[in-house]
Amino acid sequence: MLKLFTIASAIVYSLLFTVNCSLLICKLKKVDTILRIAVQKSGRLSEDSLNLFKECGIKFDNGAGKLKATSSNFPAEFLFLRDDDIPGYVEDGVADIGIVGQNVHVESHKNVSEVKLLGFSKCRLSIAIPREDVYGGVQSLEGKDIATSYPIILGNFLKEHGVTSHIHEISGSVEIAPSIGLAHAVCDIVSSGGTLLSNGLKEVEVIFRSEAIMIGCPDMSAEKQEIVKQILFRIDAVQRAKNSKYVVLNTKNENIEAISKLLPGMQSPSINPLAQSGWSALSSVINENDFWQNIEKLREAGAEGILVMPIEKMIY
Ligand SMILES: Nc1ncnc2c1ncn2[C@@H]1O[C@H](COP(=O)(O)OP(=O)(O)OP(=O)(O)O)[C@@H](O)[C@H]1O
Ligand SMILES: O=P(O)(O)OC[C@H]1O[C@H](OP(=O)(O)OP(=O)(O)O)[C@H](O)[C@@H]1O
Ligand SMILES: [Mg+2]
Repeated sequence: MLKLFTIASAIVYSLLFTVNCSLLICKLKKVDTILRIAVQKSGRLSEDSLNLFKECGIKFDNGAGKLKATSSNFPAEFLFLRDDDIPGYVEDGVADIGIVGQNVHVESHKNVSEVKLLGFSKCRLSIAIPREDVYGGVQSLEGKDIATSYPIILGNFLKEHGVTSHIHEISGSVEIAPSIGLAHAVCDIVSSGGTLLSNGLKEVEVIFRSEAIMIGCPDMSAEKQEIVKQILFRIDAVQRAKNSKYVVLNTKNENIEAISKLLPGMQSPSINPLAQSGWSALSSVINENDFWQNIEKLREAGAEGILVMPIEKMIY
């Protein structure tokens, strides 16, 4: 009897153990299928990075002071970090993907993959000198002191030109360096040029052009790669829509052929008869630049009552 009881208990225990193990594996698998996305906490990249995911229909709460947020409708978790730390986190796999400027990506020298250029936070990395100084080309920087937060990119540029300068690495407010006697020149980010101007500097060499880039961990699981694919699909649909407009116009039926040639659309324009006989409404999708270039031709071809509307998503 005791033997039977012992055998029965052993079976129950092993069953419980198996169930527990399966539950643990499921839990681990679930964790593994949540993509960790690193974005800048606050700064020049933050708003556009967050909007990118929101426009893709990915919902999350990034309330003040929050450093982590889980999406309520997509298998993703957001980490809000200093931009300089993002490449390292992505290389280590702490985050699966991240958004940084190409300047930070190249400067960081981390082993990450370049997933997609995103088209925002466009800027350049330039060398600037005091406005009153005469610039004699890259060679005139020989032996000079240059302050920068980008010693690797600057070092590579100088090396390519066979110039040896003294690079002083500082982490911010670089443009102040010449006026306090720290350096003869600076190498920093320029966009409008306003910061250089208000610090008495002039831009003399553009050494690097940058925009936001999505970087990824090189050894991501197949499940996570699939989630990244879904995000890229959505980003493409949103970006394509941003460059396009939905156009509706009225015209006499005899003009339809000529106008259709000016509005090729995704396949061809749709044509609907109007209540007024002999007239139709044509609707089509057109690249915004093409629209402005063709507007006069459209009017000459007999287009009237032209409406231009934004498109939210565009999927082929
Ligand atoms: N004036 C600008 N116009 C457009 N893009 C910019 C501009 N300044 C910086 N950027 C881009 O945005 C990125 C982040 O810039 P930001 O000034 O927010 O960085 P940061 O001060 O180093 O932020 P953090 O506190 O996260 O370290 C830069 O690495 C660059 O790619
Ligand atoms: O050419 P501009 O349009 O003036 O932009 C250039 C400035 O923008 C960035 O600084 P930011 O204003 O982001 O401040 P930060 O130095 O605190 O990063 C960058 O470091 C430059 O200083
Ligand atoms: Mg930074």
